[in-house]
Amino acid sequence: MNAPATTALVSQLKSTVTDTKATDIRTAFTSDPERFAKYSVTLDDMLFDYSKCAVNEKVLDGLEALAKAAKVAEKRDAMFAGEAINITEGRAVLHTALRNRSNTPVLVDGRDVMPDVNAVLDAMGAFSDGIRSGALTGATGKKITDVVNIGIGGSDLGPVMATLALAPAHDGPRLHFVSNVDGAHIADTLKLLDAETSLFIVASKTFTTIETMTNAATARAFIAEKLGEKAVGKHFCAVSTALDKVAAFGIDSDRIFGFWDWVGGRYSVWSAIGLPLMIAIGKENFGEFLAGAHSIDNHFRTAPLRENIPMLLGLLGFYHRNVLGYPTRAILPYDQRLSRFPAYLQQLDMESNGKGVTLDGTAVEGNSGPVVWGEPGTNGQHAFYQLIHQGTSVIPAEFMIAANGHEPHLRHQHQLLIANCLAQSEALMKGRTLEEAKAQMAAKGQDAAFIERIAPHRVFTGNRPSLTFVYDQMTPFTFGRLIAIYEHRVFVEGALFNINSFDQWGVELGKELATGLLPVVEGKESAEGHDSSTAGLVAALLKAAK
Ligand SMILES: O=P(O)(O)OC[C@H]1O[C@H](O)[C@H](O)[C@@H](O)[C@@H]1O
Repeated sequence: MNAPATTALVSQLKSTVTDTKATDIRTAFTSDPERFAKYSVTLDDMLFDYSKCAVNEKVLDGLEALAKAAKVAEKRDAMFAGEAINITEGRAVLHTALRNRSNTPVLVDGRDVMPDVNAVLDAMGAFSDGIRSGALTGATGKKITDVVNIGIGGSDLGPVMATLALAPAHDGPRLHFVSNVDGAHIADTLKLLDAETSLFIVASKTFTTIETMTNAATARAFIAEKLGEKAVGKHFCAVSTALDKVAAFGIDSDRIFGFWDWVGGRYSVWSAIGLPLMIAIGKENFGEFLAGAHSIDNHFRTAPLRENIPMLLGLLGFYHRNVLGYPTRAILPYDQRLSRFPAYLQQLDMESNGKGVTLDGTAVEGNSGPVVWGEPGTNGQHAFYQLIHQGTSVIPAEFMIAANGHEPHLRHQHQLLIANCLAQSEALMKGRTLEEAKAQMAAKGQDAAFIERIAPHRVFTGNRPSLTFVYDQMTPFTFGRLIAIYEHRVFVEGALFNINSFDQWGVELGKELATGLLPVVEGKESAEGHDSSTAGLVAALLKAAK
């Protein structure tokens, strides 16, 4: 059950929105020149502007009351304190310990985990240095030029997204990522590789995930075939919490990097799962990445609500979903290198908050997490922004843009990028009335009948909410901050929904059925017992199989 107080507060907020005409953002801007100053937060070089969302003082008061009633701050403190808040799996949730650069003790079951965290970081650093410098070579003594991360979900999306995002700092070996069980993925990757100079990282928290184990076996066979069975050890390493299972795969203990069950897969980029990123950008830059996240952890723990970026972002997310009823949100980074950030946030957000029951097992009231999607700008502008501007669904848009790119000689292109980003949020908020559309057409000398007919198509309702992050440059530190902000936003929303954001039972059923279907698809068992659609599809595929 949701706390009765929160239910009442949500309906109160709905009335506040109507009574105060909060969704008329356009008018709010014209009537209050201080609006931007009131509804934006600055944290060092980072600016979080939510003034283009449908908020006013009363709405914010309501959201603040909601956060209090849902005990968001208490829940946050319980997470940082190492309480077993993942109640369905009986685990603490301590990805924050992985980036705890102040090194203060973090207790799990009364034991400080920081010495273990630091020991793994040191081992990763030494291994990464060895690969980058060439001190650690392949079996034939050649320097490693290509590193292939084999993992899926949280053991893939973080490193792949981060490696793209931090490309300007990438001075280590080339990186490749293989996730899909579709043989095309590994086959296309192996084609690019020279076995003698390739290193495979098998990354899996559980070391049981079928996609990863299957791809790892294919990669192992590739090395064994090209260089002989004895060479395998020098071309593999592993990252996992299941150290016994890794040993059984045949990877030497000095090439196994561990982490712990209190790190959720989708929160694991800060752990040894980040090893490929560290190899790409070096341990100093990786340290900066951790430091950025740590700075947000401190901010999230200590900043008052109205200055607390993850708190505000979470409250706005809840507001959009459960008060205003918007079913999706778009993540629109104006940074080509953040092209996989929306996909990363899809897992982070949708796997965390896509739940239907509250902590006590009863149905969630209202809605839980929204659909999260997006693409970098400006590309999206030429594809789906039409619907965001004029479609019948309101889609809150979340923009992010750096003041500086990494290509000083292409400053003019960066300025164009900035202009586009700001123009989109301005257009969404302001819109264009029928009168404005008509006046613009008349100014172009178009004839009256044509204007009457066409002008309605050129109307933009406006009042479409968006928020914008601005920062100096996408450095490892800033990137760490951005991810940590979104992690904590997911936490805040989960606390407001009163759900467990840290399990993922919803992925189980499909896995179970796939295991059962494999012998049917292989033609070894009949499809009896399956529904007629599934049986019909199996029959069609078997008939066509060569
Ligand atoms: O790291 P692994 O144990 O291989 O898990 C990889 C992924 O698979 C699972 O199905 C979960 O839904 C994800 O949360 C997880 O990140």
